[in-house]
Amino acid sequence: MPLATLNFITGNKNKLAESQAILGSIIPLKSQSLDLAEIQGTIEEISKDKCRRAADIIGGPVLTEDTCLCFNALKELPGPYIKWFLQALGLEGLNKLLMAYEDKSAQAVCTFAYCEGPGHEVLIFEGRVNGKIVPARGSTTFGWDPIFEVEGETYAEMDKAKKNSLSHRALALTKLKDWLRTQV
Ligand SMILES: O=c1nc[nH]c2c1ncn2[C@H]1C[C@H](O)[C@@H](COP(=O)(O)OP(=O)(O)OP(=O)(O)O)O1
Ligand SMILES: [Mg+2]
Repeated sequence: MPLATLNFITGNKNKLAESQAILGSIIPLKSQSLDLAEIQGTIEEISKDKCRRAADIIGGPVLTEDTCLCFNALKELPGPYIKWFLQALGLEGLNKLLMAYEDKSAQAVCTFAYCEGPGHEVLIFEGRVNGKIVPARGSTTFGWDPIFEVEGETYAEMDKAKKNSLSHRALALTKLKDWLRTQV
């Protein structure tokens, strides 16, 4: 059955705006904000658990998203815990975490999860972008955008259209769109 809209459960307005801009008119996102607790574990375990709980609460189809920032020198930490690291340490503190290491490379990982409703399987769509952690440059409107550099520019220095053309979120949504096409 084709989906008329997707119920995107997120408390993050920037995620919602970027996702809707990337999906365009193909599929409208309806959004609800739920404060979902996030477990510890692998990216896939966390994403599936979050989506399953959202489906249980909503009682129907839901889309959720989890974003990770993985520092290669730190064996992919902070990873799914980046929200709390960013909140506690700030952009400068995140740079300082890597001072002991030569390797500043990092991966931005976006994982969308879709669940039809309570008791249904959770589908995962992941996008990953390689970059490096640098001292903050650019607008500070969205999370760690100012310290994640891809091909010479931080996400925060790019105009929105450019970020949305190459980001971890764009790559994940391409997979989601491909899957949606098979559902028609
Ligand atoms: O493209 C991005 N560029 C920069 N920063 C970003 C991006 N995407 C997420 N972020 C930040 C938000 C949060 O500090 C952490 C992910 O945590 P995460 O749990 O996935 O997001 P959240 O709690 O804000 O929203 P939600 O209600 O969907 O869980 O990285
Ligand atoms: Mg969250």
